Amino acid sequence: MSEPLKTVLVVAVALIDTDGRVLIAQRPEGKQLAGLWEFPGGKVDPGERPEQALIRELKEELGIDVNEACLAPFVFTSHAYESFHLLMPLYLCRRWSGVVQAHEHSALKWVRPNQLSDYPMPPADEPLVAWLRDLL
Ligand SMILES: Nc1nc2c([nH]c(=O)n2[C@H]2C[C@H](O)[C@@H](COP(=O)(O)OP(=O)(O)OP(=O)(O)O)O2)c(=O)[nH]1
Ligand SMILES: [Mg+2]
Repeated sequence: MSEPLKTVLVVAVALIDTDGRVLIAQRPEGKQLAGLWEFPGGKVDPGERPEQALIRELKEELGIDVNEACLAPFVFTSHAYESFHLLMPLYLCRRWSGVVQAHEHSALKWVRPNQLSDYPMPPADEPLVAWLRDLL
């Protein structure tokens, strides 16, 4: 019998600019899934609400300020990695203050929803990309 996988809650966001493009960020060397493109975000800390965690991560990773009222719940993904089970809600956000900068990623890119599939992303993100393409 194998050990049950721990479920890890990660929150992520599709930032959408005025041209309808979505921000993706490249995971840096040395991290798990390095080189793959992802939606900015990260793990929810103990005692933290998901929206609070996302606001904190967006400040740390991109240097932007986001108001909680501007985070719209969209879809989620549930994916079994080898060492944990990922549960990741994706929010949409069209309003923030500041200019996005790559504080923790190796690159950032604004991409049209129908071109997201040109960028290698973690396997958990595949359904999210399909929803963005179909619903944005
Ligand atoms: N942020 C984010 N994480 C994702 C995505 N897809 C995906 O499988 N993940 C996985 C990668 C990681 O195993 C986990 C959370 O990643 P993370 O490295 O961003 O966590 P974090 O910002 O809190 O960073 P750290 O403090 O743990 O280094 O979720 C995605 O689109 N965005
Ligand atoms: Mg992160």
